[in-house]
Amino acid sequence: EHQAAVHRLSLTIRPVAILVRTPEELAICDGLIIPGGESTTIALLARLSGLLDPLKEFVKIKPVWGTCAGAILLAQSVIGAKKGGQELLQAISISIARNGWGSQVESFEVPLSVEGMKDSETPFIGVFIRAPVVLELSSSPEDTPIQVLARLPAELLPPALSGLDDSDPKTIVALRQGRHLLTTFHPELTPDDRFHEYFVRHCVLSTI
Ligand SMILES: NC(=O)CC[C@H](N)C(=O)O
Repeated sequence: EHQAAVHRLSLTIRPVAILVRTPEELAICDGLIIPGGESTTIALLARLSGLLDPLKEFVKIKPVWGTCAGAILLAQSVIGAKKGGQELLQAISISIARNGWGSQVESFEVPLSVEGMKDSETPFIGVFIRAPVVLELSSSPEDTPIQVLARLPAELLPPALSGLDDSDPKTIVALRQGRHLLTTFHPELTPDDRFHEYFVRHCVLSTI
């Protein structure tokens, strides 16, 4: 779905999206999208295919966007990892909780207003499927500042988080830290390609 979305973009430079399964394929990329799925399994498969260490090096120099499980992999630390722990790429200085909104049946869709997005008056429909919850943003002055792009509106918080203050980090569902992008939901499951355009335009093309 991510690949199809990138190929639908009409930009002057037409990006080519390939599926990355080997270190050789990763080596030719200018940016990477880590999709949703199951973060422990993604990390395990990355290790088995010899991609884990190349990925750790990749995030140090190139832009990466993580959606849902991909967002967990990009975090500095995770709460609720499976027994045996969880490999992380630690590209973005946040801590995150797996399945923080509840189980599969608590999946939901919410219209989001997104900072800096094209046609920002049109809400972006966030599809949340066993999504992670951002717990904390790093406050270290050495870190590149984190820019919050979207929050769940207080009145639309799911029951697990109702009553939260608007400024609570748990309401953050999209953010950017330097060249990296993170969404706890799945933009690739909607026909709206604005997040893909944002990543390609502002995170990838601006760094090559
Ligand atoms: N939709 C998703 O990517 C779910 C993520 C999954 N809950 C995990 O912990 O990795």
